[in-house]
Amino acid sequence: MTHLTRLDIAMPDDWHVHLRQGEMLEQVLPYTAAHFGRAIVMPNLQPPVVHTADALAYRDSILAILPPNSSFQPLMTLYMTETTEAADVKAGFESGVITAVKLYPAGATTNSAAGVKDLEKIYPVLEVMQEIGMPFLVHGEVVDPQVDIFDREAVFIETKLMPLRVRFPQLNIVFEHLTTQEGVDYVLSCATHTAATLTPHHLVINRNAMLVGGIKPHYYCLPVAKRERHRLALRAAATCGDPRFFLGTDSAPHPVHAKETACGCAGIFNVANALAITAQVFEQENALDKFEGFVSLNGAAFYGLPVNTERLVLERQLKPQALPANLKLSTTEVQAFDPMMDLYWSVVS
Ligand SMILES: NC(=O)N[C@@H](CC(=O)O)C(=O)O
Ligand SMILES: [Zn+2]
Ligand SMILES: [Zn+2]
Repeated sequence: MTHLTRLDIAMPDDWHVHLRQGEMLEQVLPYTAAHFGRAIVMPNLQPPVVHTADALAYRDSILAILPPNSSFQPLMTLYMTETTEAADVKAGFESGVITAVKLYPAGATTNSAAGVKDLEKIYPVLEVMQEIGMPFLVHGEVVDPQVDIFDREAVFIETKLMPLRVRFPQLNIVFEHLTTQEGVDYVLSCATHTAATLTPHHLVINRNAMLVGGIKPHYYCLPVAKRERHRLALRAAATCGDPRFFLGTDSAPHPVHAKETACGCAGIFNVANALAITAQVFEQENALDKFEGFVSLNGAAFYGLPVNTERLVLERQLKPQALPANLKLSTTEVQAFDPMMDLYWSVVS
């Protein structure tokens, strides 16, 4: 392939992002709005976004502070609970306010306490979602204390996802932030109705980043980064051109004091260099011709949405680009993700 130095592509979408609320939202939103046409906005706020009315209010709070002239569109999600009502979900979807519903197994990740313990309790909602073609987004990890944290995704597939798939063969499922070879194999084994998001950080770090040479809380996220062979499987999936895989940054900002502590929370803030990292990975894999599919086309197709008409241009610079600055909040900061490799790509317009 010729050595591409310029990528002029349809505006990307971020199919998994945490925009948070309050001052954090104000600070992170301009980054997402600058590089993405749309984003699937995760509902794990405190309190979680459970009803259509909550999502409407959250969407209004986002739209109210969008940078002027921005055409960014937040795609809202509901947080599935064991008491979620199918009628509310259906009305939210059919009115265009709600795009998808997110499953957090109770206790699996940040702000998941109100999540689902018993999947059977949500069958009536899934029945309706299957019928109306509404995507079901899954944080795919079991929470059983007997299961090693590095195995929680693989065990979720076998014990939760496979039975669910048998029960709901037509449900559109997005397996969020895939981190394992088993996850890739599972998605590839599903002929229809199944897709997965991949994060930039899981394409570039393995668990050594977090654990070698001292414990590095800014590389801790969930699902936790796995061994090298899993990272290589994720890179192959992202760059092979298969439409079942698309970008979800899982950008998940936390204040530094909440990460640099005896019990630090999970989440990596990567939105400022997410596209640069992804382009660098595609270049390394000699797959820049598949980049637009991964960041701008595949997700829209799965969600049944048009491709963005705006364009985005990335250029390969001659020198490595500086790391994005940390985010400054009034009383704290959020550390920007350091991919531990040189990035030559930058968004120019
Ligand atoms: N990915 C993370 O490590 N954290 C996310 C939650 C999530 O996506 O599981 C967060 O909200 O902080
Ligand atoms: Zn998650
Ligand atoms: Zn997330």
